[in-house]
Amino acid sequence: MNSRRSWLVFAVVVLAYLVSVLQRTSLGVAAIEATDRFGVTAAALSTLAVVQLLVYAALQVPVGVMIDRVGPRFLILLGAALMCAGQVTLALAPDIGTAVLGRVLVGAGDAMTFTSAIRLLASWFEGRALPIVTQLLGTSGQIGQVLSALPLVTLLHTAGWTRTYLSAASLSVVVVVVVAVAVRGRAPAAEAAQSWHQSIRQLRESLARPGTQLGFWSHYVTQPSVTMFSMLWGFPFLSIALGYGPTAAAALLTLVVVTAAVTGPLLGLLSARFPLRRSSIVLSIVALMGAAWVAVLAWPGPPPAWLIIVLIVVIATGGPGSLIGFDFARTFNPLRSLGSANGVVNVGGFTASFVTMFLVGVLLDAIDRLRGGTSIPSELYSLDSFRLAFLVQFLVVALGVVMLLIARRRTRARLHEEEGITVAPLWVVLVRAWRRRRSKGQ
Ligand SMILES: N[C@@H](Cc1c[nH]cn1)C(=O)NCC(=O)O
Repeated sequence: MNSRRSWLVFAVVVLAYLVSVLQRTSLGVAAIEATDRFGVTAAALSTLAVVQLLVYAALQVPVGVMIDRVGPRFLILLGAALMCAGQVTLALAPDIGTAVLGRVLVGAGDAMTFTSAIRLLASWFEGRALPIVTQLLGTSGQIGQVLSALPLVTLLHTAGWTRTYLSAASLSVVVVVVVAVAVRGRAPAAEAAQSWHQSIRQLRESLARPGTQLGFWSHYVTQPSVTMFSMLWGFPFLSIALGYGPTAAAALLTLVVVTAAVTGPLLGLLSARFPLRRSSIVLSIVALMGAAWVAVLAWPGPPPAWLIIVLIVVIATGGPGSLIGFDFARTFNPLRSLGSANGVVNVGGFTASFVTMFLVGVLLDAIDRLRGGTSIPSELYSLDSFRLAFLVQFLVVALGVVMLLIARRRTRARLHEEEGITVAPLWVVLVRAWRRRRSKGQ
């Protein structure tokens, strides 16, 4: 555990996840070329992204069960092979139907990578190092998004569609080779289910644990705001509603990755140092996100640029914040069912993200129709429309906060029953500490 070999495994899973995020985001950056190539509308093209993400989300629980049964290494290899096949299919696709098949394969391979990677890390690291390496993994994976936004786009413009996607596919071949060669032998803490029946039973047990539910709701409340913003609605909001234009909008969106790189390790340190306060960290992030959104949406007239930067920085902490959900899964589940528990947690954030993305779109359309239905981008994506449409996330997240508080109460009750640990409310602890300090000073 925590050995030189563990760090080699860490480097390899970072590569696997980084390439997986690159493959995931590699079509979004080629929207205009794809529209031309397949002769489809933007709406038809968006179904490619939706299908890919639906496959990703739908496979989380089955993949979790498979991780517990066949082990994370095999699934990382299978995931990379599927993404390679998906990108080759996309590179050579003569029509949109074949392109959809390519994205389904990419979504399936992607679904296997992150949860397998964090399960593998749990076999090679222990103690305080684990939340930190998990955050580092999450952060470095986001670099894949930057790589698809810069070098991949350059390649697309110089070498063309087929060569670009074949090059992307070759990166997954590199992952297969590196994982096959470098991650060998038994991990110090590896446990596999004896049968599929046992894996399914483990999934049921894992679902019933309040700690897994706390992880699910922690992921659910932290992820939607940043995902819907960086994947879909941030670009029209910044470039059209606020009038910053496409270049500035794209530059501002890279702030999400930069912020995650800084706050991820910090959150890893905080979770490791204060394990009994992880839900308070999650709730603080949610409260900050809520405050930033209220300030932007309630600002009279166009909000100033500094406030938009504050908003992006604050919601970007939701990405690393969501990883605290996996930390709950790890500490409240035995290692043998950690794959299933991580799969369950990952469904939380992605479900909340889809629902929010979809509802914001529905509201933008409805507001446009109420105003006469021009569908002209400057009207469809007006600041006033976004002000109303973005409010829907408060409903989605509020539901998650209520469920998180219920799961937290049940988790703390279980902790008290089974381990005799009592977790006092944070304000009680803070008042006690303040009194202690005051009496020492007197
Ligand atoms: N919230 C993300 C991870 C993350 C870390 N920093 C920014 N985002 C997550 O849960 N990812 C799962 C995946 O498959 O990428």
